[in-house]
Amino acid sequence: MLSNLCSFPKTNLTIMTTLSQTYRDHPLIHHHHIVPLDFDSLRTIPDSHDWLHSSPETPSSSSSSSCYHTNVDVSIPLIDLTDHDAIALIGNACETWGVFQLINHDVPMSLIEKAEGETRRLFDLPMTRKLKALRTPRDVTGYGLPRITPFFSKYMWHEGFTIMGPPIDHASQLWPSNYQPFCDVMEEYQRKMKALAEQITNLIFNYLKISDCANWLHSTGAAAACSTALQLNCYPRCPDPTRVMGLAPHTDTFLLTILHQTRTCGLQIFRDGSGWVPVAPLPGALVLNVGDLFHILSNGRFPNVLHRVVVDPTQRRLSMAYFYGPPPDFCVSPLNDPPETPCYRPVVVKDYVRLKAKNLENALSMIRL
Ligand SMILES: C=C1C[C@]23C[C@@]1(O)CC[C@H]2[C@@]12CCC[C@@](C)(C(=O)O1)[C@H]2[C@@H]3C(=O)O
Ligand SMILES: O=C(O)CCC(=O)C(=O)O
Ligand SMILES: [Fe+2]
Repeated sequence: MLSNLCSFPKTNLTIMTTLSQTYRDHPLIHHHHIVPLDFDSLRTIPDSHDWLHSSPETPSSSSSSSCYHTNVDVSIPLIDLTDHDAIALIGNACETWGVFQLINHDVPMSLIEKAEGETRRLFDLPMTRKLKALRTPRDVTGYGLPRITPFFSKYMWHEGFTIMGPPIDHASQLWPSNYQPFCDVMEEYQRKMKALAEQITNLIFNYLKISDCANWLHSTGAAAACSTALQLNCYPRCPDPTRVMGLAPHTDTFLLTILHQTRTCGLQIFRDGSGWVPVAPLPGALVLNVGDLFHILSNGRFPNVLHRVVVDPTQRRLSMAYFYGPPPDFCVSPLNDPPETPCYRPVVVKDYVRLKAKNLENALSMIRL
């Protein structure tokens, strides 16, 4: 077994940096105070949101933009967590795809439905009310555009709400006297997601034969300090989806992302040789994908899957993405068993968040050896 894969600097746990503090310390470049559009009132696509002639990456350039016609040869793995072979199946899926769908997890369907209901209640609010919880340029939580917005020349067809821990501050701005149901459901949802993320991380560590990261997962203080966030996403319907982008192509920053999507298609992953592959919504299944930190930790064995979201012409799509990673002060080093040349230099989580805030997808190449 290995040593030094991931480690804490000699810091007292009580003075560890939180993830929101990390983001506050590294605000986005060119992040002006821009608000999402009131999409439902629009009859045409404003130039600011028209991607058609601005990028080779428009949804219309995709050969497989609809998940209703999924090619079975290129559908992502579906894994039953109660399968006796779950470790190997998950490890293989991470290695070959960087993404899989998971059924028979322990997250109750009733909780997922309640959280989806609260998400719907939030995005149904009038714009004037949602703007009361507008994320400020220096902050990471609240209502607003995706953080990656400044890296693209056009805006996305998207509104989002970011939560880190108890959402009471923003929830009470949205519903001054009726915020408790939202807070209760979102806090419970984050607890369940965290337990699932820890379980999957443990399985993957077993698959990779990593033992020493367990100290972070199993020490109560460190596990409590791990980097987590819940992102509620809304993609309003659009009269001409071929010209807009729901969420531009990106990789997620942390170890793992656990996503619940509603029945409307939209999520696509990029796969060499196949192009954009739709991730079909399956009732009860959660989508798990590898982020940059697992890519680094696995020394490049797990691809940090590139993904994007396209928009539907008739239905609004909602999703809830839970991001999970080690505490911000944690140092992540590439796996070295069997001994192999490391592809990346060790990086402290908060330093990687800073690199990503400044350089987005070029961040990885800045730590490549
Ligand atoms: C913890 C986080 C991950 C995230 C940035 C954030 O601070 C909260 C929102 C997350 C999200 C959701 C949409 C795509 C993404 C790239 C973005 O712009 O904001 C991810 C971020 C990420 O993985 O870095
Ligand atoms: O909405 C989706 O399906 C994906 C969302 C996503 O990629 C994200 O929040 O990082
Ligand atoms: Fe993502």
